[in-house]
Amino acid sequence: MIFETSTQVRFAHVDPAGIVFYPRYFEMVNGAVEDWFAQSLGASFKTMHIDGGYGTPTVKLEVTFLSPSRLGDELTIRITPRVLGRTSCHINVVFTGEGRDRLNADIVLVCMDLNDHKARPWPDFIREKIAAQLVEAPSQA
Ligand SMILES: CC(C)(COP(=O)(O)OP(=O)(O)OC[C@H]1O[C@@H](n2cnc3c(N)ncnc32)[C@H](O)[C@@H]1OP(=O)(O)O)[C@@H](O)C(=O)NCCC(=O)NCCSC(=O)c1ccc(O)cc1
Repeated sequence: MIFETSTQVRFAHVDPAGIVFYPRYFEMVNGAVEDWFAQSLGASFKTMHIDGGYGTPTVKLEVTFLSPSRLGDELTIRITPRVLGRTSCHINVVFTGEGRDRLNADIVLVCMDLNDHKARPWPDFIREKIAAQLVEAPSQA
């Protein structure tokens, strides 16, 4: 299952060239992951970090920037979970606007215990939700 959310390119996102300054995309990616957890996995970041004592740091982030985004653009962000490990989860994130892909990111998140900062297995209720949403990556051949 593909989770979908959206964002708008705001004044603070763009550089003097008029296009999104790439670090701002990383914040948008994190915002989309936050929406995915809250709206689709049943665990807001407040529930996870403050109440549950676990975080979801990114350990790998591979991004291809496909076309620029400009002030005022409405972007659709799609998250597809690809692989669920014991403590990790591989997701694919695509930003699209007006039928044009802007960014494609392959990301590995890890469930981490905030007390000892070590990886720990996903809580069962999150694991079950992610497992039900997994979509195999298309074959490269
Ligand atoms: C997350 C870690 C504590 C995990 O370390 P360990 O406890 O030693 O665990 P491991 O090394 O065994 O790795 C755990 C899993 O991650 C996987 N892993 C670790 N590194 C990688 C890479 N590079 N690629 C793929 N998979 C990886 C590993 O295979 C394990 O997978 P499972 O088999 O599914 O269990 C440690 O890797 C770490 O601290 N890394 C730095 C993380 C970091 O600083 N990231 C940038 C900032 S985090 C951030 O911005 C953020 C965003 C959003 C938030 O909500 C919170 C934080």
